[in-house]
Amino acid sequence: MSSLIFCITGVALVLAGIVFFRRRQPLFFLRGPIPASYLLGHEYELNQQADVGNLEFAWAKEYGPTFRLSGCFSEDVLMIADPLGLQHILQSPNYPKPRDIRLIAERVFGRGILWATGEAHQRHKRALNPAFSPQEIKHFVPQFQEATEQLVHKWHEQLYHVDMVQLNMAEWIPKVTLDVIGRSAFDFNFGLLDDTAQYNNLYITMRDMFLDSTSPSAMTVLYAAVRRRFPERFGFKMYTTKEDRRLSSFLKAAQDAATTILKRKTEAPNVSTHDDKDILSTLVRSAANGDPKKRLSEDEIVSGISTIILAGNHTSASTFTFMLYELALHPDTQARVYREIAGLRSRIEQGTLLTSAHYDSMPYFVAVVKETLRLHPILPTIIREASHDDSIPLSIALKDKTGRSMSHIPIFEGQRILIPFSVYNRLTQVWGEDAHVWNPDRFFTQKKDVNVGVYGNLATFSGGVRSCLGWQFAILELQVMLFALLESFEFSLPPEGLDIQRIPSILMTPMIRGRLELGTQMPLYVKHRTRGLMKEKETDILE
Ligand code: HEM
Repeated sequence: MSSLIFCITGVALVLAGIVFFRRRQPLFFLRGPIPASYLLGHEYELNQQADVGNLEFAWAKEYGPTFRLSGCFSEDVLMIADPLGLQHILQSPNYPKPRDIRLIAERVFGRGILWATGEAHQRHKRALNPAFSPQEIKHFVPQFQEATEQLVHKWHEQLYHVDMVQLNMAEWIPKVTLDVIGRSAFDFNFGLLDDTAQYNNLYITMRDMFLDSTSPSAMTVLYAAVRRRFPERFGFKMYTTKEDRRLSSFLKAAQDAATTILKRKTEAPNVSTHDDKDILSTLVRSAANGDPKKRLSEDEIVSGISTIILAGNHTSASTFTFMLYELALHPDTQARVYREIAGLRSRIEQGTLLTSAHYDSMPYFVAVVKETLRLHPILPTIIREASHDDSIPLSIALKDKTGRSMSHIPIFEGQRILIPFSVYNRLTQVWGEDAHVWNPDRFFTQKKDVNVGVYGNLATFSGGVRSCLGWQFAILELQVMLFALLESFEFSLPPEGLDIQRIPSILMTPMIRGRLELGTQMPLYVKHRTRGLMKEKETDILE
């Protein structure tokens, strides 16, 4: 019986797709790969590829950074990683998130800033902006340092009886970043590193939340494609997938935590230990704003808190996890960063509290953070839709099907556009012939033609009107963690090696090739720093 229902559903999906999806082929003039299947286009293979970017890198090599792909039912999709094209799209309000992407955002975060558009988006942004100014973020440094010190302490305990220990970074680092967010944004202790662990459930839900977003079946891909074409009134919300249910379970856990945080704040408004420009105080104040254009409702504040909990945790944690992987893969880089850290320590008085200026004063250290963000953009692709007809300018001219050179692409309203940050971040035209290789030194020589994004000419934090609000927060957090952990520990690969797969999901997820059943993994060897390196450091300082 169930297989009959399955077949009927499948046929219904296909017919619905064909009837409602069939449209012109507005990008017929562009070159691009031929899809293996009319029904699935490239959507299934993009989601199934072994490592994020494998297919896109190969296509960009063949067709250049701008080409035509097929969505389900052979809908034309534009894939664009051209620097000027990206700048044009990201800076313009005429390329909003499509409805299906907003529905996912709603399912994960509620109706917060990542879901909102137009006036509502501006209201959320206005409410949050004051807490994310560079001056305010600098005040968070002590909280970042405290949370990281707790991790250092925990690892010292693990190393009390042994010289070296294998630890899963994908499990440890999110504990720090969640505690960092709790302390700095909400003056709240999630207690993940001090064994009070009241919020273990939130941590576990968050750690596993994208597991059902990896390797979707062909049926799930088709269902998603049909669902995004139908208005909400068709009742698709009733038919949820495994992924929908898992994402909703995060929303529930995050909203429970957010409600507790908000209640604690409103019942004891003076409990904050730092001044009232922290993220929570800023959000709460917005509820009392007399101007409806600036006021957030209580539900919007709860969504705001849930958004910051996830957007500010998983992203930084995964990026840092990949940074430790690169440092373990490149011991020479690790030693060079450590020498800068030790050099700084030797120049400042003992007991000096480090500030953001100290971290920024180490050029190679800063370049390592940038190179990690370049090679491993944790949100590898975003999706947009043209709300108006337009013409997108290109900095890297492309050849159309007839061999004619084009410097602009005409776009019709409704055009779906994939923006692969992973491809832009590795364009040889921007980053040089070694764009696929780990090389922090590139940031000392790189020339800038078009400035994409908000930091280091990288697309990783997006750009323009919907760029990441927390990018300065993230950079400082990554710097604090890198300094504290490298000062105390050395990281290396297990003796048998470690082949990490960058699994496509909503956020790129690290797993061990051939051992996917273990879930999110980054097992590295950790030991105390040795005297040998201290000697190297002294020599380096003398140089
Ligand atoms: C390495 C770490 C991070 C990366 C790579 C990153 C990346 C991004 C990207 C690509 C977007 C745009 C998403 C889209 O257009 O769909 C975004 C949006 C956002 N991020 Fe981040 N993010 C990071 C850390 C953070 C942190 C630490 C916070 C807060 C504490 C944060 C808060 C936000 C918010 C609120 C938005 C929504 C902005 C808007 O829609 O106007 N992010 N982030």
